[in-house]
Amino acid sequence: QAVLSQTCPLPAAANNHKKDCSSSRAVSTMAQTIKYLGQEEAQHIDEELFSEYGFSVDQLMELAGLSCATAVARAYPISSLVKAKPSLLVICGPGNNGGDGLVCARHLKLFGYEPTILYPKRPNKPLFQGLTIQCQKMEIPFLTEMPEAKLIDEAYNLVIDAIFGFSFKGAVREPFGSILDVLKKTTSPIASIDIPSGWDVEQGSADGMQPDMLISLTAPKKSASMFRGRYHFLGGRFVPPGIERKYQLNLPPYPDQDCVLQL
Ligand SMILES: NC(=O)C1=CN([C@@H]2O[C@H](COP(=O)(O)OP(=O)(O)OC[C@H]3O[C@@H](n4cnc5c(N)ncnc54)[C@H](OP(=O)(O)O)[C@@H]3O)[C@@H](O)[C@H]2O)[C@@H](O)CC1
Ligand SMILES: [K+]
Repeated sequence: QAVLSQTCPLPAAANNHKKDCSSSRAVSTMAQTIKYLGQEEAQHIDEELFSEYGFSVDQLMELAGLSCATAVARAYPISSLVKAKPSLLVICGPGNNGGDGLVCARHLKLFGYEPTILYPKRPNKPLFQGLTIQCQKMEIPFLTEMPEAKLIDEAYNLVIDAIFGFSFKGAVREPFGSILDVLKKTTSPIASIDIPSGWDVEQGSADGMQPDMLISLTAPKKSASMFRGRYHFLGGRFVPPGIERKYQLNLPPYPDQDCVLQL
């Protein structure tokens, strides 16, 4: 800890986006202050943002997805990618976490990456239909089925996991069980949005997938304390002070005008 505070002081580390601070060390320092949310608490905050604070879902989803794309670009700049093309696979689930993934893919395309989307279960709602059309008009290809692990490793620099977020519960149902089984076999790094999919929101999962990156939205959830990957970012810079006080979030200050903060 003493060494950490000399080499990676906070919040200066966040200001400098230091890549030499390992995420696990930084998180252990941040954990003294920042709150890790339980599942119900995360859902209550979500509901309050819409009911009492006047936000709409698409508004916050746009900010969340932009945060995720920004964090991915910080951790995996195009110049650092190992394959000839800046290819990414974005896997989107049936809820709002999947919506964040669609927004994230659209911004990553604007940032110069070449995302491909797998979106196997699409809700029949205007919000998700609109986000899908936007991605198609951005000329982002959609896959019709999950590729095998070997093919993913050959074709994609990174997989973005936007399958489940804080409302995930119980045993994984198909087609997502098979998709998560493939992800456990891939060696391409995985960046998970809000929760590593398949993990219990509070308890994590000892034999689940182990993402290289986690982007916690609003505030980390309890399972984030089990994250062992290299990059843990906080995103979703939209929390009003009343919410922060009521839930004692103790969010660290975001640097300057940035929409993400490396923990
Ligand atoms: N305030 C914030 O911080 C903001 C949060 N945002 C984002 O929203 C996310 C939360 O979104 P959410 O509430 O829609 O739920 P989410 O986790 O995407 O999944 C629910 C879907 O999964 C399914 N499903 C569940 N369990 C399953 C199982 N065992 N096996 C299979 N399927 C299962 C279930 O499907 P169904 O029950 O209908 O079959 C349902 O459709 C949050 O993590 C963050 O990313 C931002 O967009 C905006 C601001
Ligand atoms: K996820």
